[in-house]
Amino acid sequence: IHRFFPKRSPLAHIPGPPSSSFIYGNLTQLLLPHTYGTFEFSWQTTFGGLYRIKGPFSSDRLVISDPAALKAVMSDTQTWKRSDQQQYSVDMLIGKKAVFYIEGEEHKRVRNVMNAAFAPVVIRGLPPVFKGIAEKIANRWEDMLVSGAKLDASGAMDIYPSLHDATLDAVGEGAMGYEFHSLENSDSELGASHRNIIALSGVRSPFHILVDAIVPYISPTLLSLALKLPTPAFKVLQKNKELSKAVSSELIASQQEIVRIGAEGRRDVTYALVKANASSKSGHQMSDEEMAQQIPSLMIAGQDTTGNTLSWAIYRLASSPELQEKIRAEVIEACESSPGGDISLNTIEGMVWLNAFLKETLRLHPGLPMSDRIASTDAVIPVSQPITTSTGEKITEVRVPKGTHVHVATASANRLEYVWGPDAHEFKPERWIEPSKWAGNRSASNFGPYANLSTFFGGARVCIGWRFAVTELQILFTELVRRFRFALPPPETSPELQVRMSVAVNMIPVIKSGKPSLPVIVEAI
Ligand code: HEM
Repeated sequence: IHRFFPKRSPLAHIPGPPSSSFIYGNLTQLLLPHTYGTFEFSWQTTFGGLYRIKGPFSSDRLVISDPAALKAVMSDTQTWKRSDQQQYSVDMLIGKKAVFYIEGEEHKRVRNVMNAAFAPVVIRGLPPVFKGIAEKIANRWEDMLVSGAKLDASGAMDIYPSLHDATLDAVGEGAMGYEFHSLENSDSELGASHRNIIALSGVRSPFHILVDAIVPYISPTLLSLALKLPTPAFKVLQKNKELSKAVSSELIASQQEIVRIGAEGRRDVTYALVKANASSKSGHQMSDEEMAQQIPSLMIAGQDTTGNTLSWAIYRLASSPELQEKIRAEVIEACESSPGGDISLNTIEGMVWLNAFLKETLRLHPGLPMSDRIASTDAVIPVSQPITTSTGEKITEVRVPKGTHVHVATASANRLEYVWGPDAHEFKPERWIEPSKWAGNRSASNFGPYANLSTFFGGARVCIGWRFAVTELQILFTELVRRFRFALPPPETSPELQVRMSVAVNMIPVIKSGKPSLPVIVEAI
């Protein structure tokens, strides 16, 4: 009872919004707003990069986006753990050896081998895979244009499914060494099962908030019995776990054979993983079971995130005709001066507007806008900007008791006005190009591995696939801009097709009905 209703909260002096409900606290506002960020971004403007909110049953939680706070929490994995419910979901979906699940020395050892598999030299071998995928998207859209797959009189078609099929094929071929053939409409069993998992993770309701709040208080025995109940959702998870285990074990075994006989393998991440593992010192290697659990981890972490980011990039492009022409001009110029019109990765990396545009998309539409961490001991969180407490005291660190639940708000961090400037909420790719006093500020508060963004997080659990994702986005985006022109359906004639930001786990474009969609008028060039 005292854990649910603490007598006096040690965080009571930290400013924050008033609670909107005794049962849910502020969590429906934070996690289930109609448009993502409605409350979160305005709380940040009012209270800064660390504030208190109410969790279920009047408990206190913190929301952090301040760079010093993010660094402290994300680099100390001994103190700051994933929540029980995150761990249970990973175990049910993949297993206890998945990179998301493991901690401490075990995580360090597994990441060491995995980091080698994601080294720049491996990623730089992937452009032909991504170019092949861009070609298949183009073929599909050309067919759709001919068959008239239009949503309404504006002529818009929903390209969200194609972009998601593309990123499933990309993670399949580039990371797993597996061909889903999603873009060719011949889904494998694993592909179909993965779609069911994504659909499951796309549902979030007040009920889920309550379940998450209650899980830490249920005895592990009772919980493991409850998790064996044959509910439809648990059956989907169970089936996916079995399928991905069978496929992954086969993929690992065949790559091990290639490495053993010294044959030249395919240039995917799994091949690099098996090779890196074979050359690791004994005691540092991963077991076959460990390796097999990393394959579905890559599929879960790398598909939906990249698919949504690519969708947001096309959405932003369709919203900004002038920028679209500017980027297209850059792409066409590069194409004309490239042998056979085949633009190399080096050339793409040198395109100023295209890269600024993608960085700005990653800034305002981070695939995973929020995560959670729980203090496993009493801890201190520093902040780079002082906080004025309810008693008028100015503090630069906050003492938190063991068990404190922290929402790591990376979407907010990417919009922090004292880091990005007063126009932080605007989509302005020029901020990456024109000299600005805020550029120095950004690098001073750097936390993430790419462009000072928090999108891939930072610290010990920084996204391992960030280079993979950036390269994939650069290539697919370049090829699509070169071959198609995009426009949005006008709000006056197509009110049902207007897009807003919604979040379940990932940041998703949805239309008025709430369906994940990206209705865009596409014209072949
Ligand atoms: C734009 C696309 C992507 C975004 C925004 C993104 C974002 C993230 C974030 C925020 C985390 C940390 C989550 C946490 O600790 O709570 C993460 C972890 C991870 N990501 Fe990504 N990711 C993307 C693409 C990819 C790709 C393409 C792959 C692999 C092919 C990948 C593999 C992983 C893995 C394995 C982890 C777990 C790392 C660990 O716990 O040590 N991600 N990602």
